[in-house]
Amino acid sequence: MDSRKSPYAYQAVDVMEPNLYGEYFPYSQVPVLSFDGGTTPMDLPEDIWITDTTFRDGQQSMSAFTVEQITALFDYLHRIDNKTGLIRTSEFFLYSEKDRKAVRACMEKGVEFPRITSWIRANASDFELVKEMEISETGLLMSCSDYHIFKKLKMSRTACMEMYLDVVKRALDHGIRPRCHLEDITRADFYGFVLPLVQNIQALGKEAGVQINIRLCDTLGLGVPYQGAALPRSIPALIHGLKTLAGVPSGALEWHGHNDYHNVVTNATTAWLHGASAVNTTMFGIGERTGNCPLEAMLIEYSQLKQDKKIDLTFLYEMRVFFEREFGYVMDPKRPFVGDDFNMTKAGVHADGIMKCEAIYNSFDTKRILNRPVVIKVNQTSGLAGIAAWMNNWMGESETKKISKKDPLVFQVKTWVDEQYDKGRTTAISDEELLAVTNRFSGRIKAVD
Ligand SMILES: CC(C)C(=O)C(=O)O
Repeated sequence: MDSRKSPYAYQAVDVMEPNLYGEYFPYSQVPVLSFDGGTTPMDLPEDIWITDTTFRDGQQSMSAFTVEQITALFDYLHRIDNKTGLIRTSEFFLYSEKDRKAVRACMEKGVEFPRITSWIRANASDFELVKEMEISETGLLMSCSDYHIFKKLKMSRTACMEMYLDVVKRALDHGIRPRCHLEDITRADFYGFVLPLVQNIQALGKEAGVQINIRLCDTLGLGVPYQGAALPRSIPALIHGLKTLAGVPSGALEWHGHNDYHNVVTNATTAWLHGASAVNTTMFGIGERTGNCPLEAMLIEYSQLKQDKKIDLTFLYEMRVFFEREFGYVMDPKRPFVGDDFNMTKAGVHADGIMKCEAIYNSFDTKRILNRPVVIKVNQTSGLAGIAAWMNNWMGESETKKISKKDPLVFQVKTWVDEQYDKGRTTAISDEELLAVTNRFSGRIKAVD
């Protein structure tokens, strides 16, 4: 298409050869982290929130969920949100009859939060579907990097931008608010494609009297949180640029990250801190390849930033049990806030500290906030202190009746534990084994519930 005939105010910068940012993404080597020294101010919006894509990006990486599983998980989102609107939306496919049945079932619950939003292909029948189902906003894919524009879509930037803007117009014509998913933004030419595209989207929205939401998709997890990092990888610069140069307000900016470089949580928090109101998450970080940003992590990040006391994090553990039971999902025991061992200690020196004051080795009251009391396990390093702490944990005795590490019972059990490792054992001692041994020596510990 001849860009001079374009009806849009801002033009993509057409190039003969794709800009694949070979200097940052050499492919034969791991990517290069480059700094140009540019910095942007922090700008945490007053109102920040979380959006959910468990049933879209998350489900893509798992076996298909049943309607019953989706509605049960939706209930967990609602319970955790606890009518605060922190978990503001949840995104659904509308492709199959089953997808639509799940949406209807969740809608019938009649809850305010999370609101239901969709993800569709940009064709007339999908637009009709969104309308029919009375969903006010839908996500639409707009891949932004030359990897996608040249190599996948095989188009020029101008033609591609025109195509996306046409889709925006068609959605608006159908009375639907489009949410533009700028795929692969962290490898895209910001000034040559992203900025003119968003400026034109803003103009179309203004004409229609609608604020169009922009989702910045870090498709391969290449975004970085560091000040001074160069575009297109700098999250502060991307968000600051869209706010100040394209005039997108914070409330219309959403970050969608992936965990390919272990940065997904920090990146999402960086997006909040630099002016995007929304961060997109999935339960336990399920999602393509290394996954999306975990919902549970952002709930805790939010609590740290805003000290909100109303969300109910005690449902996280139940949701995890549901996930394991329903999907055969194996949760890493060390996974923060939800894994079996996240607040578990085996080392005697830690257990000794916990016995004296739990806060020494537990950074907040995980029993009250997450319904996850500190756990003490016994292995070859637990020593007398670790075994005494384990016993006190199981007995649930009052402060005054606590078993000391000098108690002869502790010494007897420790002798038995040492014998196991002398015989070549390598695994931790289970609670059941320890209970049996302790009971054998004393009968003082109550049985497992
Ligand atoms: C498909 C796109 C929108 C996406 O989810 C991503 O870029 O991660």
